Amino acid sequence: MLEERTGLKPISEVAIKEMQEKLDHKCKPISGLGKLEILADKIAGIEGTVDIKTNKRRCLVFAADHGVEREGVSATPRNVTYLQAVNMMAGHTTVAAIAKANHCSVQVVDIGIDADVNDPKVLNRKIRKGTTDILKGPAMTRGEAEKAIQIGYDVAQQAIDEGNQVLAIGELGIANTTISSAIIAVMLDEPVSDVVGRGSNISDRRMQHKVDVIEEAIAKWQPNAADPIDVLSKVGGFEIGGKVGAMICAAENGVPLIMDGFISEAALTIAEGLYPGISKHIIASHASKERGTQLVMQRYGLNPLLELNMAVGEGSGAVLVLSLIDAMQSVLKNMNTLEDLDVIFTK
Ligand SMILES: O=C(O)c1ccc[n+]([C@@H]2O[C@H](COP(=O)([O-])O)[C@@H](O)[C@H]2O)c1
Ligand SMILES: Cc1cc2nc[nH]c2cc1C
Repeated sequence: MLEERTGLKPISEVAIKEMQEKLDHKCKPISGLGKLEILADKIAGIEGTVDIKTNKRRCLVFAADHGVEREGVSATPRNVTYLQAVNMMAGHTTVAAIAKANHCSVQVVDIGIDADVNDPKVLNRKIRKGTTDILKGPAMTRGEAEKAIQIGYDVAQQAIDEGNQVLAIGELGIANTTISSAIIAVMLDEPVSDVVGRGSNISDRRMQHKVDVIEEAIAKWQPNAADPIDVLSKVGGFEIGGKVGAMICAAENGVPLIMDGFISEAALTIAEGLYPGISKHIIASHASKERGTQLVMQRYGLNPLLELNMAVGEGSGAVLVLSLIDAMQSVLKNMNTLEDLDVIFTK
């Protein structure tokens, strides 16, 4: 499936330049809107036009369970993945609440929840009920890893076909900060202890155990960083594959995709391995509290818009950025120019 891809839509340097010129003429100091200007430039480059379209948006939340949860690496019980998936579609989770404030639809995709999900609002794309415990075997087969990417791609394509102009991605998956740490450590060739964080709030003792589990799994299965599908299959998760597919689809379609926190960062390392430079198509929303965040951002030249010390996941940070995009649309529509006011700068 990956061999059939048509390639990412090129970033339009012309549209970026036009957007920056437009912003430079607005009645404000040059670059006065800082990172917000870079955000508008980036969207223009991705969409290939200065007339950016961002009104209709959807957050895709990939939900799956993890065998490694059985190793005691999380503070949170396994069934929270299932409970929050249903709760999310009922509108009551963090991402559901923030998405509502930002006029964004939310779609939970069951790509591997360890439960029979009998909620018709949750999209059923289950591969199986959770991955294999990475201390006992590779997380999934290579075929399952490719299937997860294909599912994410297809769900994103459907969202785009339904008219969504911006995508956000989030996830649910108890213990997925463990596998995200494993992926990031392998893909960036960094020590596990420099990447691992507290996830959904673990103690110092459990944090050391989390490091030990990841190091043991990497030593056992020897995931090959030069082969990102190998890494995803040996120490990954279904929801991470889904996110990778959504990233590829958005980048091919010229649709801006806003990534969320640490789990999206792990997906990005896989997507970058498959398509070097895909980060140019992706908006980094916030700097997750997890330790490896800065390593990922630096590696791909990303600069997250928000620093809020958040560690919820779900896509909560990604949908917050929609309010910044709306602010920039209002700037573009309502502000007049330096020329209108006869202001001339002498530097
Ligand atoms: O996205 C993040 O940066 C993030 C950081 C910490 C926790 N989470 C969320 O919490 C869950 C994973 O935490 P844990 O401790 O079970 O690995 C999972 O459902 C994530 O959505 C997410
Ligand atoms: C309550 C709760 C909600 C979550 N959403 C994503 N991960 C989560 C972890 C917990 C513990």
